[in-house]
Amino acid sequence: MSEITTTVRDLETPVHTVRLESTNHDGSFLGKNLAPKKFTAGAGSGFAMADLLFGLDLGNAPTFGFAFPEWRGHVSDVQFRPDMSTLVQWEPGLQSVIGDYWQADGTPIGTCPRNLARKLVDRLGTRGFTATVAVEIEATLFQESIHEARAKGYRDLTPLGGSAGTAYHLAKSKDWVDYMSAVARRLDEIGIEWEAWSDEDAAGQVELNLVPGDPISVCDNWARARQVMREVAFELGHTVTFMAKPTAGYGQASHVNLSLQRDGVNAFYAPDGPSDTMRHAVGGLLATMRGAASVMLPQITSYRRLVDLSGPPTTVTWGIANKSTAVRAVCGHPAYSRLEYRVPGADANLYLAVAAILAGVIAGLDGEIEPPEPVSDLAWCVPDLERLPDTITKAAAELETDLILREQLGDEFVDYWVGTRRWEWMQFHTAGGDPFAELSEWESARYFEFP
Ligand SMILES: NC(=O)CC[C@H](N)C(=O)O
Repeated sequence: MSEITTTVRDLETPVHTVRLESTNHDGSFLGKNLAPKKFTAGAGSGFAMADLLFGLDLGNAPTFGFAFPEWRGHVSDVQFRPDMSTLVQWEPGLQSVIGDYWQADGTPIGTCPRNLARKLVDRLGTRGFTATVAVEIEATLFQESIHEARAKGYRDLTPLGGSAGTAYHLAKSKDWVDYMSAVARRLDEIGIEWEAWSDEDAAGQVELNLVPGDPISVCDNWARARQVMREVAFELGHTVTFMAKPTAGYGQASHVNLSLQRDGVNAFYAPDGPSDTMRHAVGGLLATMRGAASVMLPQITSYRRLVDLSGPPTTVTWGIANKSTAVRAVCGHPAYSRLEYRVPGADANLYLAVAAILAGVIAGLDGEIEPPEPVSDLAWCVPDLERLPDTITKAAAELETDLILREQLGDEFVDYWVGTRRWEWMQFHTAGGDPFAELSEWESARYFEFP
């Protein structure tokens, strides 16, 4: 295993802390803070972290011994290996670096979301393609501070900017504008490029678009941008949540836009509609969509978002410039031809979502899978279309038996992930939960702050 070079960047402000950052399977942003000396001493094999980080659920309960048979066989440490290209100054004196998890013997851990995403990016590379990805981050802001929100069990909160659901309205009130403006400035300082932000449909809802880029950098920026949104909310005395459906209003997504390049040319572009490459990519995405839904819609609450005629897709469909379908093809422009994969909720772990999307795309390219005819009507209203799974357990069963996704994502990940989703269902069920009844107190408590 190669040595890791760990050098704290030379800055005017002395560095007092280096934060090791990663996401766990659920997409929670994790950090361990090191003194600069400890970091630069840089144990050649990485920094030890408890492997429990892959074994805790969102309620902080250890999930050992259930469904994913002792995925490592023992409780121990894993090695965090920093990716020094991600080192940034988070704030004066605090630098942060994102990394991946490896076994002590030098093999990458297959359940580490960033490793998995990179594996699929590399696999696409062996087919001669690079991917460009962009993510839309949707979130809901509340007037209350996080302390007040906690005291209220995260329920009956006041949406920031008034109780009317609007889109693009600057007039409603300035507090949400000030919030997003502060977020954008902080992203500028950290070096995360953003493209746009605006008011979204539900009360308190906003959307932030980051600049497209290579898949791993975009996932890194997504994880950090959400942390910035949380920190700015804290500083301004407000609260933000990335739950898929925190209120009765419209749900929230993290749509993923994707294009493929070969020799620097957009392989999805053709002058008169989708290119063959785009069509085959769509074929693979549709063939794997019900299994991939387990990753795109990871929590109990994710499925509450899938309401006909309310924005999110509910069917296994694609369409040209049709936002009611699960995959929207944007065609006819050499720079902008792309696919928008609209299934992932705002609660999805983007590394895993990107891995599963690339898995479908690769299978589509390899097998030259032809998609069905694109849907040109409102997909929510067309009878007899195949539908997305509507519960966490149905999606887990789809993934478990999806041979394409098994081959692409690996048995280690699929068995582990399916086990954790069934575990999640059992926790909900044991607490008396009903996925088709109203949003429960259990869900608010579990998903409002994390992931
Ligand atoms: N911006 C939109 O297209 C709305 C999407 C919607 N918020 C969703 O959950 O998918």
